Amino acid sequence: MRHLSRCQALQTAPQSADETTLEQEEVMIRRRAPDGVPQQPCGAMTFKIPQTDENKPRNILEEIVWWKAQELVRMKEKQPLTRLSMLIKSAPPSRDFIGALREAKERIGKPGLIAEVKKASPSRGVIQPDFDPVKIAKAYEAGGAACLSVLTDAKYFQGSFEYLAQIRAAGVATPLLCKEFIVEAYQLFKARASGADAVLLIAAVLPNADLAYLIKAANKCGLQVLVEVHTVAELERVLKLDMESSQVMLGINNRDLQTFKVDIENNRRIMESSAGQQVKERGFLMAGESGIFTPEHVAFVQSTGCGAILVGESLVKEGDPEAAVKRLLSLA
Ligand SMILES: O=P(O)(O)OC[C@@H](O)[C@@H](O)c1c[nH]c2ccccc12
Repeated sequence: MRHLSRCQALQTAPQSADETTLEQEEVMIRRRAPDGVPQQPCGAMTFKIPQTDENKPRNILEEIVWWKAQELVRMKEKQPLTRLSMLIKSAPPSRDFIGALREAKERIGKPGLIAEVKKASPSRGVIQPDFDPVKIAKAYEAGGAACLSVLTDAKYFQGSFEYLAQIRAAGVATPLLCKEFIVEAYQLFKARASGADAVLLIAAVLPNADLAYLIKAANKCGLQVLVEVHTVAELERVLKLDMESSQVMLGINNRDLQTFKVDIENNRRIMESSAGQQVKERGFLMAGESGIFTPEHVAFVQSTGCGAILVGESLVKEGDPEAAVKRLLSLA
């Protein structure tokens, strides 16, 4: 509740503190009440959405985030938080996601691979029509992926929390990232209860106050965090957070989630900036994400200073994902 109120405050009532104003400018995604009513009393706060743009999402990321608000209302009805926290209490311990990536890098001298179990995406449509998440996960593992990422968003990526649970239940030992558009703590509990070891938090969606709160909450329930940025400004903002004592790694998404354009050069731009320098100095593990198709791309991303890569399409579209992993990492 706390972070929701804060978020609404950012949308509607800019405060005088410089920091708040700055964050408000940098988080492009607006948040909306679940029923989409432009103005809705909510305790002491008031939800407000500008009327000038006909109350329509401005881009796909905003559309997804608005949809999440509605989806979450139904999810909580079906499975209340109290039920999830009970499930978590008896869940097996989570695995060391960041440690597995670092270890793989040491072992093979290539960035630790997070291979993504992804059926479809809004930009590509269906990527793998013959989609068996457990089979794909096992093939990735056999091929040498250090970790897996599992898309759980149903509407836009045809993913599912069930896939996470099935992959975990099938005995896959590599740590799992829950690839979800997280906007509140309920989703962390859902991820952990479904067998995730780590979650994604997207800086384009979440102001620093939300990131700080969700990182703490995630770590507390046994989940490590990948904080994803797309621009130097986002990375500069994220680096203002005190993350030294948290279980956090960072990622550069080379796909702009507002336009879906992929530009792998983005990786170099960000890592060469002074914020990128700071990432190295502070010792954060950085993942290069999206648009990685060839061993040359892997070498390029590694040369910018990334110790991990997140790869979906180029692996999942192959009939033999195990061979695809080996090829990408030149292990075959
Ligand atoms: O399929 P690709 O281009 O290899 O990309 C994988 C992954 O980086 C991408 O799926 C992704 C990165 N960040 C996200 C946030 C939400 C949804 C998806 C993503």
